[in-house]
Amino acid sequence: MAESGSSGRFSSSLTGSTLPPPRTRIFKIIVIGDSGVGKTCLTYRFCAGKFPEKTEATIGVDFRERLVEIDGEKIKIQLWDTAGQERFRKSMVQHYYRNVHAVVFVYDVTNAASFRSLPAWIEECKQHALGTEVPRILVGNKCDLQDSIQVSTDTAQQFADTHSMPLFETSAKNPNRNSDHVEAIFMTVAHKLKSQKPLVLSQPTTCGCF
Ligand SMILES: Nc1nc2c(ncn2[C@@H]2O[C@H](COP(=O)(O)OP(=O)(O)OP(=O)(O)O)[C@@H](O)[C@H]2O)c(=O)[nH]1
Repeated sequence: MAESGSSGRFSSSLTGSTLPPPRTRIFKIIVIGDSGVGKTCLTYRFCAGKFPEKTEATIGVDFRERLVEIDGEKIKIQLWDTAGQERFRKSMVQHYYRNVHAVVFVYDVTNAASFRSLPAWIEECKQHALGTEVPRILVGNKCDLQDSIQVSTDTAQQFADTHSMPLFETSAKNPNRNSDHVEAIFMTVAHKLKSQKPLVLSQPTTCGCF
């Protein structure tokens, strides 16, 4: 996960001049949904490649990053793992939605209430001027808990179609049982952004909260 070539300078032997390092595009993706649906675990799984042994309610926001390569270009995916609990969100909400490139909505397949909350999360995005022009993805997490499923794939798919979002059902805990969808979720977003967006920014980033 360490970024290579992101610092230091390159020297040109022809001109003797010092060239800036190649730009890395950074895509900011926010992950939102009710408290406990698994946002921290999903972002941790994608960025650290494992399931965290222990999580606590996110306060404000945590950032996680991963450098990926798409069609020969290195792209930094910056995941904003937002707090699901209202009391931990209040002061941060404006920051969540600033310069967002994509939104991942998460519900817990074993918790119908978390699915019923989705319209409110979509509405919050709209209130912060994030409409359908921003790529959005719907994720049903905790599919490893097959005996406790409360939200069927059909119901979720219908909702996803109504809101023109792709649906992924997955498990941060055991992604291989679910065709490694955690990887697919964020790589799908990255592919989509890569083809849509102009160069965004190049900055040495220091965030990362593992
Ligand atoms: N079985 C199972 N448990 C999971 C999965 N993902 C997360 N959990 C558990 O669900 C609980 C909540 O996970 P978090 O990732 O902290 O949830 P969150 O959405 O970030 O919660 P907030 O920070 O409060 O918004 C933890 O006990 C996790 O271990 C999963 O895919 N399968």
